[in-house]
Amino acid sequence: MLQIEDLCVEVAGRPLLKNVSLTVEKGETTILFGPNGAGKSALLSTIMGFSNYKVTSGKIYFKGKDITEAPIDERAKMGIGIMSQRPPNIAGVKLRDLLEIEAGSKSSNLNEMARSIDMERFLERDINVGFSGGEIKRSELLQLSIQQPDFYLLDEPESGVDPVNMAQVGNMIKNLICDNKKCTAKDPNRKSALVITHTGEILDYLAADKAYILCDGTVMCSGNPTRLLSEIKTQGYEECIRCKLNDLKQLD
Ligand SMILES: Nc1ncnc2c1ncn2[C@@H]1O[C@H](COP(=O)(O)OP(=O)(O)OP(=O)(O)O)[C@@H](O)[C@H]1O
Repeated sequence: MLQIEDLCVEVAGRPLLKNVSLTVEKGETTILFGPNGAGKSALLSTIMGFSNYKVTSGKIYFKGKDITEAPIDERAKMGIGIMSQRPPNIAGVKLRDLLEIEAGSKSSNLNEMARSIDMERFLERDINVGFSGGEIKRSELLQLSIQQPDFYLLDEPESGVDPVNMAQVGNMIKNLICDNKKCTAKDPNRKSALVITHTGEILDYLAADKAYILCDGTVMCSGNPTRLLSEIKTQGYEECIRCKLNDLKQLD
């Protein structure tokens, strides 16, 4: 579904991602771990095609097509959707206007969808202006519910969400990825996803297939998500870096 080959990316004239290679198969949920500032959000932004992120070499393939130079709208039309960590405030544009554009010709009952996640009263507000952390997450999820992409880029879905709302956010994500059906790991009918998490809370809701650890703009290792998270929690990222230095040995 998504194949990244030897990707190098600069931001503000500074090399940020270095020879990143990873794959996400159809129906696979892949987790991206890594310390603060490692370049995880930059990788998701590059996959989505945000203009601040300049690909200097390497390729991004989606559904078999080279999208390295494709504009954002083309990527969105091909089925990539993103939940950003800090989406911009857009003063003067109401959430309803954006959702109507995203719905396009699809018939969606915006009011009903918004009501189902307690967002109806936000439809007439300017996008993200004054929204709390949890409200931003729900607004992003509402947009994804309308877009219904085939491939989800989720940047720290649990950040800023309280434990009670986490269940709602987690179950919404699960329903989007599983299309409201019960689904299991490696189910080809699932939507695909690349998910950044620090705490791993989202793993309670998603059957994750594999994980990568990104440190200093480079993929250091890959393996079973639960096992890698447990390594990170007990030993930090040092073990992963040591493995990389030891002949790129994988932890799994
Ligand atoms: N548009 C930008 N302009 C300048 N620097 C940027 C930009 N985007 C990212 N960076 C820098 O690139 C580095 C990686 O940022 P990124 O947000 O990708 O990290 P991250 O791994 O997602 O971190 P965190 O876990 O803290 O969210 C940081 O040092 C950040 O300041």
